[in-house]
Amino acid sequence: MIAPSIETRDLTIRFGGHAAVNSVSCTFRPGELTVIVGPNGAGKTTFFSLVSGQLSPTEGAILKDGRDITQLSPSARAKAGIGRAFQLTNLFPKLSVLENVRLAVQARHGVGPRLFRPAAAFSEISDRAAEHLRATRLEDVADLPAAALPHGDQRKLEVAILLAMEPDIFMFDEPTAGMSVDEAPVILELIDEIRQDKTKTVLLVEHKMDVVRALADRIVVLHNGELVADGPPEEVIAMPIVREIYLGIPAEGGGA
Ligand SMILES: Nc1ncnc2c1ncn2[C@@H]1O[C@H](COP(=O)(O)OP(=O)(O)OP(=O)(O)O)[C@@H](O)[C@H]1O
Repeated sequence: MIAPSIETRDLTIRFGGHAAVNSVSCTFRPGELTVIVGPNGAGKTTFFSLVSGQLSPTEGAILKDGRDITQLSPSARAKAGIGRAFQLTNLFPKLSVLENVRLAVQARHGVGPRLFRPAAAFSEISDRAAEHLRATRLEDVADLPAAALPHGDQRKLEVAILLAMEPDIFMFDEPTAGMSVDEAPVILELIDEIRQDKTKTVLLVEHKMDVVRALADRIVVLHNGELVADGPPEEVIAMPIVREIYLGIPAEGGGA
């Protein structure tokens, strides 16, 4: 079996006395798209923040490719290949769409050995940025300031920035939230493309069941901070506990 790219061991965070994520042990592997589901307040976003480093656990550990990264800062984790799409918080609003993506490409590749041939480096960076804009269908708005984009295009820009950072772990938190019906497919197709790259691990928090069904190789269910189910989509969706707590369908037979 392929070695896990991300592993959490007894991952726990308490706010006051409340465990928002409670002893979650889970492994994620390259070539696999896992959707994390659960009711509001289940701990999904908190779990993401623990993995990407915005929050530090009260207990437990996070490993990337077998290395303990629990103490690493968010930026060190990003350098280590953990890429999280942030809901609009890492855009430079006054810079153009293209500049936003160029900066991400530059941050990923640095200047390094190219320092002495800036013209070549410049065009290479621009080419890559243009490629990410094409992939996210943002070429036509490349020269607009990020702040001028409608919400759906800003969300696409986040994805373009994430692509530019070339992570090996992609984390998306409700990537199509607030998008119109004709905008969402572009993002979902892109996520599907990333999923097909067997070197990438994709984690997705999603509420919409049609999206979950379309993309998930595996579903992890969180409830009250605990991992209550983990498996192939059809199996997990059929589990009575999942139908009850996530879909709101009472378990048959008058049981719990
Ligand atoms: N910084 C914080 N301080 C205190 N409590 C927090 C903090 N962040 C999250 N929580 C609590 O932790 C629990 C899990 O929240 P979280 O946002 O991770 O849930 P979620 O599954 O992502 O929910 P949603 O689907 O609504 O986004 C909630 O009870 C929330 O109130």
